[in-house]
Amino acid sequence: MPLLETENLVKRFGGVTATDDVSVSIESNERVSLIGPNGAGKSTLINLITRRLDPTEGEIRFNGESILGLKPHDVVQRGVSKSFQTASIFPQLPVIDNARIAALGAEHGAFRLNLLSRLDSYDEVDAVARETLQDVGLWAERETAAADLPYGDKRRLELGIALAAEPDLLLMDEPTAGMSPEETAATVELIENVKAERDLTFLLVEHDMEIVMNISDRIIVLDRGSVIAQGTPEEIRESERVQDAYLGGADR
Ligand SMILES: Nc1ncnc2c1ncn2[C@@H]1O[C@H](COP(=O)(O)OP(=O)(O)OP(=O)(O)O)[C@@H](O)[C@H]1O
Repeated sequence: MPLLETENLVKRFGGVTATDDVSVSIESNERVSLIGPNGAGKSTLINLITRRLDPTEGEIRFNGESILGLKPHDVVQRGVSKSFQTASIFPQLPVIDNARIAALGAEHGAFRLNLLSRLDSYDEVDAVARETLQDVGLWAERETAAADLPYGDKRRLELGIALAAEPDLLLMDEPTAGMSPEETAATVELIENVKAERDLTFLLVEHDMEIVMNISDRIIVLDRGSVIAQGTPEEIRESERVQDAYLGGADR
């Protein structure tokens, strides 16, 4: 059974069909990127999965169950986190407290039952917070107020916050947007490290093809709302249809 599955998903905004009959699936431990020219429907698809948008037609299943009846926060508790959203950081709090809050909020996490019944649960929250900050390379900065971190480190903290919730599926929407080349390289390295150290399933939206090609097990290509190709990085690199979609964009 796939971890995430969309079936004939359609989203129309008035006369615009942003998502046009999209049926895709992601298996556990798969690292998938979603690419496509501007306006292809990538953000719309992510917003449908996180339940920030209602589909016009179609179905979305997570772990085999429909999530269409769920609110965005319910989806998070089922195990879907979205990283690199600016609102996730408490700027005035130290880095470590940001990680603790995220760990505490992970109601579906491994320590959930302990949290309700055992006095040492806060030790476990601390353990998750520490492990997460070590994974994202911010342990040395743990006492720094989040607001005082450089931009790239703030983005690392956002990833850490998403990871501390121990998500089954991590959604990342353009994690390197607005970063310098150095920060971009550090973020890619970070995602690769996390990928190596944890069982991580992610869906990444990214414009930088080098990143996409290096980081993905599989790539899904959207164009004008439809899936026009999916396959390994090699298959996508060689697909004429994908090249046409990118190169032909200027003529439309
Ligand atoms: N809230 C909305 N109201 C009306 N039209 C919308 C809305 N959101 C998206 N669209 C339209 O739906 C289509 C898909 O947009 P979407 O933002 O999902 O594409 P994208 O692939 O994420 O693009 P980009 O790479 O530029 O971020 C576009 O034509 C866009 O104008």
